[in-house]
Amino acid sequence: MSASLSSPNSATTDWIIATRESRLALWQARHVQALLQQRFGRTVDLLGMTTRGDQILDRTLSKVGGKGLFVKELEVALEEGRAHLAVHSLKDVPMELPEGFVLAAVLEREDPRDAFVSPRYAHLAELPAGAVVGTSSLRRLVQLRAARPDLRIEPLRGNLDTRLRKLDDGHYDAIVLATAGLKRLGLAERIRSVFEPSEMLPAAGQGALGLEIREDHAELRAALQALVHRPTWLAVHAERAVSRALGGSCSVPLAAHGVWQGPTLVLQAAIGDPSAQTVQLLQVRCEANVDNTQAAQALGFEAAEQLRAQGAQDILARLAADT
Ligand SMILES: NCc1[nH]cc(CCC(=O)O)c1CC(=O)O
Repeated sequence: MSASLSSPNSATTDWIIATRESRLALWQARHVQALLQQRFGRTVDLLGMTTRGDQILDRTLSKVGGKGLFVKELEVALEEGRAHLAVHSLKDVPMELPEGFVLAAVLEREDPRDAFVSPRYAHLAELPAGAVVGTSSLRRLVQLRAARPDLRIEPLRGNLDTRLRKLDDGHYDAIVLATAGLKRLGLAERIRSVFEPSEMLPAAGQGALGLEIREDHAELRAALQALVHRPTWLAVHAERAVSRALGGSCSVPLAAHGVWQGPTLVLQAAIGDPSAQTVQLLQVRCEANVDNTQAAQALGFEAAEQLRAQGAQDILARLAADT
């Protein structure tokens, strides 16, 4: 545990938040800590921990076990009663939580879009032929390839500061990062342009924070209910249903993005084939009036069905054969 975190003392603390210790994770945990203190007048402490996902930096996430790596240790802390809540970037939370855990709240989403970051170029279209772009996200890779088949896409891992440093060290001409993370860390000035969803469709849950607790923690669950941002909750449930229906993990280049037009949730989803010589990117769009979680998930399943009808199955089969 880092010295920057107060030592949780369960005798004087109402709730303890388990958090990873990256700058972004700490920002997010402190954000929720302040919210809980303000809203409920409770004492809230942080318990910092290092996860396997933070330790393994030399390999692509999809090769070492995926998103669950960032979440597992936090769940063990909840299981053992060392902490009561885990705050996650929803994008990193697997579609199915383990038995006994629930997503108790989703907070209002920050900008869900991806950002183009480069010291020299203002937009993807400005990059010269053959330029090197850093990302380890298969979702970003297939969309970059679809837009600019000439680019060289190179792996890039590590927390946000590490990735920006590698860019500044000259290893890449540009990198793609989530706008939300950059804004939260006060790094918005690094953004040269924001990708419209039509250029780069975001990941399911991107920009939203999810609060995970033990299912049997009834008092906390009821309290957190009051923090749910309904439009975000419904949109991310539609997005996550697309991934769930297609067996999505970060080894699947899948994007899902819902936006509200009045009472209508418009959901776009895309899947790409990273192994294909010529990029294959399947995209669908569906919409429905949505006013409950089930309806949101049904919309996600419909989008997944449409992707299947277009051949998503073949892409998934090829991906499964590759790993
Ligand atoms: N994959 C790591 C990750 N998880 C959440 C964010 C950003 C914040 C968010 O989407 O809520 C990031 C960084 C990135 O993708 O650039």
